[in-house]
Amino acid sequence: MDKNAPVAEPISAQEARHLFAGWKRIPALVLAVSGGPDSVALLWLAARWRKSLKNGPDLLAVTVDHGLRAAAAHEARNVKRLASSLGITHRILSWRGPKPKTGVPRAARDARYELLARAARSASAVAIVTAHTQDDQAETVLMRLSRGSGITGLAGMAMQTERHGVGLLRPFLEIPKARLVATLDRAKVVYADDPTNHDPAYTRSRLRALMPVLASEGADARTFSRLAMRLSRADAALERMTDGAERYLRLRGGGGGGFDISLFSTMAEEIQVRLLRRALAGGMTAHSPELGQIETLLRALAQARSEGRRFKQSLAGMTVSVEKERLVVRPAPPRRGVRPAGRSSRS
Ligand SMILES: Nc1ncnc2c1ncn2[C@@H]1O[C@H](COP(=O)(O)OP(=O)(O)OP(=O)(O)O)[C@@H](O)[C@H]1O
Repeated sequence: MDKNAPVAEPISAQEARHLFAGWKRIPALVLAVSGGPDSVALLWLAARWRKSLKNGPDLLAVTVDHGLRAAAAHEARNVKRLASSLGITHRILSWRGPKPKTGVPRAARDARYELLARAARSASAVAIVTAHTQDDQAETVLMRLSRGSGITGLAGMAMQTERHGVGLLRPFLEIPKARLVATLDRAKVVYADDPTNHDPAYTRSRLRALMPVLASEGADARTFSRLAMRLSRADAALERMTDGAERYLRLRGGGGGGFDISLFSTMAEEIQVRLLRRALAGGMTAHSPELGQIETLLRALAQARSEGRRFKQSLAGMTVSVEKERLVVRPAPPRRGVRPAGRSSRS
């Protein structure tokens, strides 16, 4: 721990009122509480806030036991005890069934959101609240940076989004984790420490360990989180421009499928990438392509056109071709013996 780091201030009741202000008229919410400091602070702060109101949402705390660590069941029971002392209903849900050999964190996360969304629906809750912090946002950006993500990925996590048809709220996205820990310490509330958070077998843990070094050079969690906010703003602007470009291409396209290739080629490259990504996603047949694959395809397309050659390539279960001066994207014919793949989420 950096001895020169400023002392973290606990979250005051007034600040919590501000953070949760948008929830007042929501009938019911699910709080996702793992038992770690961030989400225990969410539980404690939300309970205190709710108690201060005459009318407000019904809060249901949910802990998912992934069945991956022996201590998890005990930690879940501790959350239940805390929730009950705070007057909040709590449910423990288990991830059953076979676990994959690789990609466990991702599979666990998918299963967790599925279970949380199901709990939300059965409680008539319109949204799930998680306790993602500014530090989580920084790690997400760093992780995506190391994977070569573009603007959309580097925009990080959104404060408000949707998963499995249920809202997902992240009120602490601009709050440093240290402030949530300070809140619990002042309130003398105990929390669990998940050892997998420090396990170097996981990419996220290894990148997390780099954060203090980066911070000493000025690239701290706040810097990464500000970058995410700025890129999220740029991403939203580019999506609006892509909407406009799509409308323009359809209007000027003279009917029929696909885009007029000459008009498409005059668009800025970033807009071409987004148009193509949308067209590929529209097929619903395969996994989403990576940004680099779309860029490579567009380069090949430009090359073929400059050389006056025909163009036809497959990507993510779709065929992209130029036919009668139109760029056409359609599902690729199934390869023999290969069943169409399910779609996975975009990174
Ligand atoms: N076992 C769990 N049960 C309930 N909620 C959980 C559980 N694990 C994580 N969460 C919720 O998700 C938040 C983020 O947790 P964590 O950073 O460990 O997950 P992640 O997998 O990195 O998140 P994300 O799914 O968005 O990438 C927690 O603050 C908490 O609100």
